[in-house]
Formats: sequence, C-alpha cells, structure tokens
Amino acid sequence: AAAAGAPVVLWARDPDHAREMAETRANARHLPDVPLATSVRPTSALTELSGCDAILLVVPAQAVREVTTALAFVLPTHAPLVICAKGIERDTGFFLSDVVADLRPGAPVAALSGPSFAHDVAIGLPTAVTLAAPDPILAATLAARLSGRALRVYHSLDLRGVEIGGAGKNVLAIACGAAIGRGLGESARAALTARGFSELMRVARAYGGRAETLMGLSGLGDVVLTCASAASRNFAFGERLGRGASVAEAAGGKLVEGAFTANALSALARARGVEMPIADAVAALVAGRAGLDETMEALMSRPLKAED
Ligand SMILES: NC(=O)C1=CN([C@@H]2O[C@H](COP(=O)(O)OP(=O)(O)OC[C@H]3O[C@@H](n4cnc5c(N)ncnc54)[C@H](OP(=O)(O)O)[C@@H]3O)[C@@H](O)[C@H]2O)C=CC1
Ligand SMILES: O=C(CO)COP(=O)(O)O
Repeated sequence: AAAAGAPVVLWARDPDHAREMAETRANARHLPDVPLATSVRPTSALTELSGCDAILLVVPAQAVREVTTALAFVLPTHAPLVICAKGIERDTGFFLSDVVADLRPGAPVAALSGPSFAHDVAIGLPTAVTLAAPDPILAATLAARLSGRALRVYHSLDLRGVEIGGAGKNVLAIACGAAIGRGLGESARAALTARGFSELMRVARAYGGRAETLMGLSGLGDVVLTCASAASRNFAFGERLGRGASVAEAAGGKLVEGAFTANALSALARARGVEMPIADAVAALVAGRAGLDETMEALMSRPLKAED
C-alpha cells in the first residue's frame, strides 16, 4: 500500500513490537532486512485505524474472528475490510468472508490472494495477485489503489472462488511436500498438483466459484508457487512430514495454514457431495489418523475413472 503511494497505519497487537518498528523503521520480527517505507506509521492502538478508508487484515485465518471483532468497535461501517489470510475457520467451517460478514453485517468485504511470498512483495520483486469483492466498483478501486510499479493487482467479483483457491492451495502444498519428502519423485508431485487442482475446481464450482477464477492467479497461480517451492511453509511442513517428522516437529512453531484448513475443506466438500481424496488424505495425515505410506496406498488404489 505504501509503495502505491498511500499513507499507511500499521497496527500490531504487541505494543513493544509497534514501538520497536517505529523507532528502528524496520520489522525485525517478520521482515528483518526490509526498511519500512516512510509513509508507514506503526502503532498498537486499534483506534488509530478508525480514520482509515480501507483495512488490510493480514493475520492468520484462525485469528480473523478475534481481530475483526475488535475492529468492529473502531471502524466506520463503510470502511472495507480486505482479508489477506488464506484459510477456512477451523471451528465453524466458515469461509473467512462469512466470518467477517457475521461480525460486520452490511460492511464491505474483499479478499486479496495470489502467488506472493511476503518477502518478494516487500522488496519490490514483480508480483501479481487478485483482489475480489462482490461490489465491482470496490474491487476495481481497491485493486487500482494497491497496484504499483512492482505489484499488479487484478480485480474480480468472485470472492468465493478466490477464497477457495487460496485456502485449498495450502492443503495441496502439504501433499506435494510430503511426496517429495518421502522420495516419491517429481512425477508424483506433478500428479498431486494436477489432480489436487481438479479437486479445487470441483469444490469451488459446488460453492458458486467460477472456473476462470480457479485457473487464475489466486487458484492455479498460487498452486504452482506453493506446491513447487520449498520457501512455502506449507510445502516445507509437508516435506518434513514426508521425512518422518511428527506434526509438531514438522510445523516447528511456524504458521501452517493448510494444516488448520484441510479438515474443514474436506467437510465443506462432503457437505456438497464433492470428492476431494487428496484433501481428505492431508486432513487424515495432519490429524494423525493415517500414516503417509498408508495414505499414498489409499490414493493409488482408488478406482480409475475418466479424467475430470
Ligand atoms: N507470509 C507470506 O508470504 C504470505 C502469507 N499469506 C497469508 O497471510 C496470512 C498471515 O500470514 P503471515 O503474515 O505469514 O503470518 P504471521 O504468522 O507472520 O502473522 C502475521 C501477523 O499476524 C499477527 N497475529 C497473529 N495472531 C494474531 C491475533 N490473534 N491477533 C492479532 N494479531 C495476530 C502476528 O503478530 P505477532 O507478530 O505479534 O505474532 C503477525 O504480525 C496467512 O493466512 C497466510 O496464508 C498470504 C500470502 C503470502
Ligand atoms: O501463500 C503464500 C504464497 O502465495 C505463502 O505460502 P506459505 O504460507 O505456504 O508460506
């Protein structure tokens, strides 16, 4: 947002962290080698967001409800909230836009998603993402305001499709990482990526998402990035599981959104009669209901069918 020319209030929950960022003009905890742009003003006072005309909600998916609840007290109803997390609420199975709509009824909501490692964006490497909102003017306006020299923000009306692509790709990345960690090879990774993508298309269709959205940046684009890169926390988590680590060891204290999302995604699919065997397998793996070899065996012995 700062690179696109906006003055930015950067809220952090920890007052010491906000103070340190304001003093050092860097975020040593999360992006240590990237100086803060001069137009970024760190704070830990939520009330300082009340004058902002758009909010980027960049917290883990499972924290969206807590932070939105607090924000609802300070934001005017017309201020759009842009969800940047990729996941599904584990306890309720809600899409994140439904969590936000629940807490801020009638307020504008959008989602920003796509292939974009935070560090790449922060240092100004070329990146393209999608901003979706049901309101076409809001989607186009927010996308234009966030786009800059290095970050291209496309806009879309398909909020559900964008949310499903972002949440689902993390689950697929775990499957791909596990296959690589177990030594199953690049061909297995490609098979899991393609068949997993087909699962995402099916579940998105069942929830009203458009195929074009899934084939775009927030779907295929992010599947390609996350399933192929060891820099992805979800992929790296899967890779460590594949090498025999326990779930806790594999996570290593890092945020692994796919591990929180897999079960909820499987349940959403089942509720609409959609088959997602790869997501089911990841859900079983991260819950400790099945081992990796057993999971692969079950996937490989599924009845053959026409490719869909
Ligand atoms: N990192 C990346 O490259 C990308 C991440 N995303 C998505 O963005 C989301 C956040 O990921 P990421 O930024 O990496 O995660 P982090 O773990 O770095 O957390 C982001 C921020 O959220 C804060 N936070 C966590 N829990 C709470 C809470 N309960 N209340 C208030 N603040 C909280 C953290 O604060 P504190 O520092 O105090 O812990 C931190 O500043 C995820 O859904 C991820 O999938 C999407 C694209 C790229
Ligand atoms: O969403 C991301 C890139 O688009 C980041 O993925 P990880 O959370 O797996 O690191």
